[in-house]
Amino acid sequence: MAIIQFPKDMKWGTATASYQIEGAANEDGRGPSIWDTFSHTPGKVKGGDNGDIACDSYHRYEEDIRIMKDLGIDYYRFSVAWPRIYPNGKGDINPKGLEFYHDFVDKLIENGIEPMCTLYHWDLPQALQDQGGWANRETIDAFVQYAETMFREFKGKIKYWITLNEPWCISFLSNHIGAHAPGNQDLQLATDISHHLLVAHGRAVKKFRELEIDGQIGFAPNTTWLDPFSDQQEDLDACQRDIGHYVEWFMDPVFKGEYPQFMVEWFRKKGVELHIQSGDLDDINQPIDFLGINYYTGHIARYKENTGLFDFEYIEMGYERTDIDWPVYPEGFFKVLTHITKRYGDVPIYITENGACYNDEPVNGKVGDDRRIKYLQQHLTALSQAIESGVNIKGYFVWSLMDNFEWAEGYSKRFGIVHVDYNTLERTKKDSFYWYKKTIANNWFEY
Ligand SMILES: N=NNCCOCCOc1ccc(-c2cn(C[C@@H]3NC[C@@H](O)[C@H]3O)nn2)cc1
Repeated sequence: MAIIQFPKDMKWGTATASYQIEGAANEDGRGPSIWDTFSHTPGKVKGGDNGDIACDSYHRYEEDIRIMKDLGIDYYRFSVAWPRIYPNGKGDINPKGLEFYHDFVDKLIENGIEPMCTLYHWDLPQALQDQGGWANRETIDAFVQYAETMFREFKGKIKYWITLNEPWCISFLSNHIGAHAPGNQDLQLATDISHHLLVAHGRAVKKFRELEIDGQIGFAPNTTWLDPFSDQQEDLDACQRDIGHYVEWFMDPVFKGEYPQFMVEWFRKKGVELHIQSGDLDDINQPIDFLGINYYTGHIARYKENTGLFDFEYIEMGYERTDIDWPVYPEGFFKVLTHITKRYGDVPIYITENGACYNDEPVNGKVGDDRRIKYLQQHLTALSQAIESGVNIKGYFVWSLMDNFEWAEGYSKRFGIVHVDYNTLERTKKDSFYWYKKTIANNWFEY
């Protein structure tokens, strides 16, 4: 057995998102989002599930905060539902929406928990989608207006801000693959959206600086890692293209002020062009205070001609898989973190999401999710290796505090360290909750 020890200033937390936990979809002036529309469209979400009730955290947040307090976390990463603040995406502000988040944030702070706020975690006001959504550059202006309202309202309360969660999911998963809202399948559209998202991020950062907000701001891309099946250059190149789709495509413009040329040329071969307007890259290339990194899984892959977007195929290597069928690949966590630090330098990093889907159910009031504990041990060990290798890790947040609406998978996939009974909404702390609580208290674990 070994002791895996973390830096004394390590911050521990958990993460959730508004549409996945709040419910109260039609309450207190909230306007519809694209996920209300998508989840109520037959065939889009497994089981016909939707976020109308979810975990009912809109009404049960005081209980949720008591659970967080018991867990002993330093930070809680949540997202604000844009349609609660601006029901139509812009224009009139909904005072009850601001009131809810003030009450929530005040309760977090009263309990010694630092709020980390994600401004956009996928629930775009439907009214903006009706005008083209992120494909329409006017949505950039609406996002900056929304961000400014939140910065001014919560100045002094919220000190950690994330502009966008997983821009790859917002753009390519939702508008090229089409698995998430609004469900388009158009690579040029998705590419245009990815650029508009980065411009929106950069302009929100500029606004944050102009307002001289006391705090820090960043964004939270999702990452993956592919290791080559062989040492053939074609296998390595294929892996680097898929990694580049998640990492370099979004991080190069922010940290370097330009898109990765190898990706731009690959997209050009697919007939896709970037539509960059004057000033866009300068807006995107605003210094940020921290980088959020979301990591779940990685793969072994090899070149395969005319296959998918990047000419590769995954190779089944017999790795354990979670209940969402993702390989357990902690090596990829270490590799993507060291890759990012090597490419972008000593940027402070919060792991804003890492966790596993295991659908264990309560038995006599207990949930024996040993597989999740093992996943966390493996990935925190990889994280410790990355820290030892010089990666500037500031904190780690488990995805997720509680089971919740897992997008197109609905409620069929459970990522929480707290079980939620969706019939009664009863919360049950899983064995992983108690393991994580001890790890937080000790700042080390034995493995
Ligand atoms: N890549 N090509 N796929 C080919 C076809 O895939 C179809 C589906 O694809 C994906 C890919 C990635 C995800 C995903 C989910 N989470 C977990 C959430 N993170 C933010 C938070 O809200 C969590 O709920 N992270 N990533 C889902 C579906």
